[in-house]
Amino acid sequence: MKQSVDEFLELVKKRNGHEPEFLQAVEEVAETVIPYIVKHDIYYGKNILLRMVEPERLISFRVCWVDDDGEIQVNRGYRIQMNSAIGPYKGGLRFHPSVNASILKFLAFEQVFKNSLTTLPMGGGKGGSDFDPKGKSDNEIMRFCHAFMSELFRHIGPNTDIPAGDIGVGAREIGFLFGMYKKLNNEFTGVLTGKGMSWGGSLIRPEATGYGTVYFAQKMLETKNDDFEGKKVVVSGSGNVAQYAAEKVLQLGGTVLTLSDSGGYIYDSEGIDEEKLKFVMHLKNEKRGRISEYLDKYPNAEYQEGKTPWGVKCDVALPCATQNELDKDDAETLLKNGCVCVSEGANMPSTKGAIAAFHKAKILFAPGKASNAGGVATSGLEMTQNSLRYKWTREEVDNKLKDIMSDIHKSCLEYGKDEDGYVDYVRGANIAGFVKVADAMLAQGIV
Ligand SMILES: NC(=O)C1=CN([C@@H]2O[C@H](COP(=O)(O)OP(=O)(O)OC[C@H]3O[C@@H](n4cnc5c(N)ncnc54)[C@H](OP(=O)(O)O)[C@@H]3O)[C@@H](O)[C@H]2O)C=CC1
Ligand SMILES: O=C(O)CCC(=O)C(=O)O
Repeated sequence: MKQSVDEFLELVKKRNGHEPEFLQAVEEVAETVIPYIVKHDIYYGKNILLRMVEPERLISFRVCWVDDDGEIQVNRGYRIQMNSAIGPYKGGLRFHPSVNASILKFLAFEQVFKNSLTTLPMGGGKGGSDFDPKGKSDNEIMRFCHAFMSELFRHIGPNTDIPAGDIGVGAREIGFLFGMYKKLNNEFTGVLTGKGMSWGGSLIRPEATGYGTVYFAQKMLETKNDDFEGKKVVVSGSGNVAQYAAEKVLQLGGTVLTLSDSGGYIYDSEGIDEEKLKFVMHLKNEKRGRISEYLDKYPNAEYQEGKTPWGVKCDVALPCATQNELDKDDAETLLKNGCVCVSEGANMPSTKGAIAAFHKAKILFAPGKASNAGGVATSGLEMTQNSLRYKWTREEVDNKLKDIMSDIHKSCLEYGKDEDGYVDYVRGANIAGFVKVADAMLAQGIV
């Protein structure tokens, strides 16, 4: 069947009308990929995109666990196995009260294109639970993770589906999940990535998403003979991605002005230097506190409750918190304040209206599926090291990460350059990601 973008989206809406985030992600891809399909006979009329928007498998399961007060709690767990044309399913697990099928399907769909862009053989998947880790004790986290894995284990494996972290799932959770998988399978295997360094983890994996986001921005700035030296940078979030994006900006000579969490943002006009960032890492990763507590240590900073940081004047913006955290008005404020480059560390943090504003102003804008792909790429490198029973040095992994980000940038240029020389990184990433997966699907027949 041959379809226009509108006809295609109508069909997808009919089946998924109650899933706004998923529809948003599909629409962005369809608008750029369908015009490409129409011009290329090998893809035309084969319903490839329609096959790609339907998960190969969607698993939903009950997770029962007992809290510290002895109460029985019930959560919902999911794993979306979206596409395995180019490799085993790969993608993170999110633990957050907002988690539902729409959010995980958008993340799994994005993951298919992102993993394809990394140049590594990984299909796309995503999973998680509506469990809220905030305020839970370590023992509660452990009991939940063990209960979650006691069902998930039968659906995953090192050659089938390899989960990792995402919002609310970091080193602590990966440890508990791995422990239960190992016990149930009686097998020590690289079934999860983001593991601890002494039990199969890769150096640089914790840093990789944030570093990669900045490496990608560096590549974009290079196209304008520019770099991070002296740049004022606004970062949102204060979790894994935000922390290491901030660290890399500092190493490259930029100034980080903000960090945030779901409570609000802090603005430090003197810059968040290495020492201050160490404090934030301790506050967030060990103490599990709120970003507002930054002011207890650095009272010269400002805290804006309930607000996002996009009103702070900057040259570069790195949204590293969550989906749809930067809307059209925020984009217009950033542009008015002279922002020249936006590199997404989070998945789909910019709304459709925000992206349109960036494109209209022809600034450098990188969608998450390209700019935050360093995390999953380094997970791919962790899988390779596990298979080889070997460990690369920090420098070796970092160099591979830089090369991968540079290759992704090249792919975006190949498919995203407009006639006037402007690079539409959204179109570039979508088409480059699509072509590899579509070719594999065509080669494998209708399955
Ligand atoms: N970890 C990884 O390797 C990768 C992550 N990503 C994406 O990066 C983003 C951040 O992930 P990560 O750093 O790992 O997660 P973390 O859980 O480590 O940190 C998430 C951060 O985002 C904030 N946040 C979460 N939800 C909201 C919200 N609704 N509104 C405002 N702030 C919010 C959190 O604040 P609070 O603590 O208050 O909730 C926290 O500061 C996500 O979009 C994720 O999908 C993409 C590629 C790889
Ligand atoms: O490292 C991984 O497998 C997961 C990364 C991830 O979830 C993402 O890229 O959004």
